[in-house]
Amino acid sequence: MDTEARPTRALVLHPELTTEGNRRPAQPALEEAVSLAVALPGLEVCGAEIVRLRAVQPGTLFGKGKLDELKTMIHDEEIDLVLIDGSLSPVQQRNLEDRWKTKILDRTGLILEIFADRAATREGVLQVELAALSYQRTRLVRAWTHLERQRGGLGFVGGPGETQIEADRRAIDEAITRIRKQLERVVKTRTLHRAARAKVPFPVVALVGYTNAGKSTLFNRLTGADVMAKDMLFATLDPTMRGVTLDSGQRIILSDTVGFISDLPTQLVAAFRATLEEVLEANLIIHVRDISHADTAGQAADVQTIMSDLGVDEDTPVLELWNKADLLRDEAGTQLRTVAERREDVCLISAVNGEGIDEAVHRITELLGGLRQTEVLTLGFAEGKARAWLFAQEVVQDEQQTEEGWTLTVHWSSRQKADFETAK
Ligand SMILES: Nc1nc2c(ncn2[C@@H]2O[C@H](COP(=O)(O)OP(=O)(O)OP(=O)(O)O)[C@@H](O)[C@H]2O)c(=O)[nH]1
Ligand SMILES: [Mg+2]
Repeated sequence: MDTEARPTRALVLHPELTTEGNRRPAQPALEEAVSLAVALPGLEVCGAEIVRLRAVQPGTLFGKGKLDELKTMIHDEEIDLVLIDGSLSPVQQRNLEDRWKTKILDRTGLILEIFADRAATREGVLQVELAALSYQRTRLVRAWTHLERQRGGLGFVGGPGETQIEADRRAIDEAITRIRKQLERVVKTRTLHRAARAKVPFPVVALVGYTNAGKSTLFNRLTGADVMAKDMLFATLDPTMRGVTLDSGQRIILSDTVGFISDLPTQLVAAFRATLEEVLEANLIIHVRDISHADTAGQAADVQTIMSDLGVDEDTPVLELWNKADLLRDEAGTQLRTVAERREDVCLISAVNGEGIDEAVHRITELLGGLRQTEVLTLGFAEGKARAWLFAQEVVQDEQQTEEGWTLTVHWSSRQKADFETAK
């Protein structure tokens, strides 16, 4: 066997604090952590385990007994990398690396690695770099005592160690400033493109959802495009937008974006804000959910949290598409179908076999038809009937009389606009 081409042997550990009310069920969380590991090229997952903890050991996370037990396993299985599905302090990371003689990555570190691997556009690369630097910077700060000791200082303020950290921190800050500037330039160009697009009077519909929910598959089905849709976490990183005429005749600009995940590193959310501007400014948000997933409710809650962190306008209408209906077992399927039928803001679909798509398109069209926009109309004196119609609909915000008639500012829905065309 060619030892050089040997993949990195990884062990995935999901620490579960038994004292905490379980925020996320452990089994699907562990499965997700394994999927994250698999999403990084060159890794072979050789083991995955839920580690129940009664308390967190500040220095090592795990207690003595567990540490030794895992050490034996790591040695026997020839593990090169241990992925800890949680956050580690720099001190914990260092101690575990020393004790187990392996590389350690925590959840944020792993997600950053995946993003770094996926980034394809200039903007994507810069955003990931920015996030990684911000992450490193916080670790430098927190690693203070540890680095101090390593460099032989005594931990007094102003000691040699601190000077070194100050220097490291300054170097990171300079790099952050440099990348921010580059990013601003890239974003400015894109904003110009978007401004050009804004002149196109089609509403923007943004697909959002947990990673692997099926956003790209749906995007491809609706647009006939061929963006990568794969059973792999974070298959999509860079946003894609495409103009499309839905089967209902409604024209929209559809955007596919990066998927969300629980405990998404804050540095990444911040760095990707620009990319996600399409979502922030969308006329309609489609929340794609994998309804067959064991923790679908938890995933939906995480998506909502991230959306409000990003500052998505609460007035933006949201349509939930419960995807992967084809994977539901009979009773579960019947039950969910009943719930979906009762709820106006939900459609049950399968992006793979097309079930429910017509209904979803119908709902999208209806929702967009109900959206209001402001327009200025000019009416001649002969059009008094049309003017009266507008007032009766209570859509007039402002009116000015001119020599030929009236100039009216109206705030109305596309449906009212269409009715007006027939009524006048
Ligand atoms: N059975 C089934 N599988 C689906 C359906 N929709 C998507 N998938 C599968 O789910 C996996 C993920 O699909 P993607 O479209 O890449 O998901 P995504 O939401 O774009 O994921 P990210 O880009 O990683 O955020 C792929 O293997 C798809 O084939 C569906 O309706 N039914
Ligand atoms: Mg995708």
